[in-house]
Amino acid sequence: MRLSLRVLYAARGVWRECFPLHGRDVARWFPGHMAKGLKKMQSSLKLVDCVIEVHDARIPLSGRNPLFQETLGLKPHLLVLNKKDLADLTEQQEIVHYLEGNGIKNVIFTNCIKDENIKQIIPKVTELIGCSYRYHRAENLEYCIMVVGVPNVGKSSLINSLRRQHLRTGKAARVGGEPGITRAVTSRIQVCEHPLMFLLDTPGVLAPRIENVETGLKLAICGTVLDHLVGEETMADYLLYTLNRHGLFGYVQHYGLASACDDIEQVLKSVAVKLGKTRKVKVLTGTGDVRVTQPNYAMAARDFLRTFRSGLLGPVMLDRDIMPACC
Ligand SMILES: Nc1nc2c(ncn2[C@@H]2O[C@H](COP(=O)(O)OP(=O)(O)OP(=O)(O)O)[C@@H](O)[C@H]2O)c(=O)[nH]1
Repeated sequence: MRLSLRVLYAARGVWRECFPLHGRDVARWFPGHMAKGLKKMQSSLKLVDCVIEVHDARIPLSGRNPLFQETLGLKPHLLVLNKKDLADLTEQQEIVHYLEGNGIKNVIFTNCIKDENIKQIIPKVTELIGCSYRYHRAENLEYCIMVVGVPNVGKSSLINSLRRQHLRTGKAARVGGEPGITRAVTSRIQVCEHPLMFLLDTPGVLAPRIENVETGLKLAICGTVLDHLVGEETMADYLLYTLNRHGLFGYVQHYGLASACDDIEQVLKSVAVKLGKTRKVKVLTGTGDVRVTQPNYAMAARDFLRTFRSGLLGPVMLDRDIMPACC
C-alpha cells in the first residue's frame, strides 16, 4: 500500500536519512568458509558449457559474488533474476541497461514458484552455447549447465521449475526457506530432452568480503544468511527504514497500526501486542519480585521479516538507493 501524496508529504523529514551502521561487523555475518564450495565448482567446470547465475531480483545490482565472474567467467553466462514476484520492477529497463553497461548482457527475470519466464531459459542457453567455443566438448551433443548463486535465491527451485516445464516431471532438487539447503555440487539433473540438457545444482556461495554493511543487510533481509547471525531486530529495523524511505507503508495496514513510524521499538511493540506475542518477565522491585507482561520483540521481528519475505508487504526494489539516476 502506498500512502497518498498528502500523507507522504506530511511525513517528509520524519524518516531517517541513513541507517546507523556503527559497530556492525559484517565479516561475522558472512564467514569465509564458502570458498570450499567455490573450489568444488571450479573443479566441475570442465564438464560445463554454460553458467546460469541466479540472484534475487530485489537486489539486482548488489550482493552478487564477484568470484563467480572471476573464476567461472570463461563460460557463457546467463543471469537469472529470480523472485520477480517480490520485486518492484517498475525500473526493469533501467536495471537491464545498467547491467549491460557492466558487461552482463543476458538477463532473464523469473518466478520459479509460478514458472514465469522459465521457458525463455533453455532457448537462451542454447543460443549462448551455440555462439561459444566448446573446447573438447564440441562433439558432445548433450549440454551441461552449472547453476550458481548466493544462498537461498532459488537455484534448486529453478531446476525443479525447468523440469516441470520441459519434462513434466516433479522435484529433483531440495528446496528450503533457509539458506544452506543445498550442501554439495550435485550429480547431473536432466532438465530437457531436446536439446538434451543437464544441470548441476551447487551450494550457495557468498562473497568472502561483502562490499559494505548495507549490502550485507540487504542480503540478510532477502534471507541469504541465517537470521541469527545478523540479529532479527537489526534486520527488522533495516527493513522498516527501507520501507519508510520507499514510501511502502503496507505494514501499517497489515498490522493495523495507527500510523507509519520510523522507530523500530514502537513498531515491534505494536506488532507484538497485535499478534498477542507477549511474555511475562520477573522484575525485582524494592518490595520483592513482580511479574510484568512485556512485548516479545524477538517474535515480532521474526513475524515482520517473514511477512515481508512472503510478499505481503508489497514488492520492493532494495537497490533503488544505488541505481544511478541516469541508468
Ligand atoms: N516468492 C518466491 N519464492 C521463491 C522463488 N523461487 C524460490 N523461492 C523460495 O525461495 C526459497 C529458497 O529456494 P531454494 O530453491 O531452496 O534456493 P537455493 O538457492 O537453492 O538455496 P541454497 O540451497 O540455500 O543455496 C524457498 O522457500 C523457495 O520456495 C520465486 O520465484 N518467488
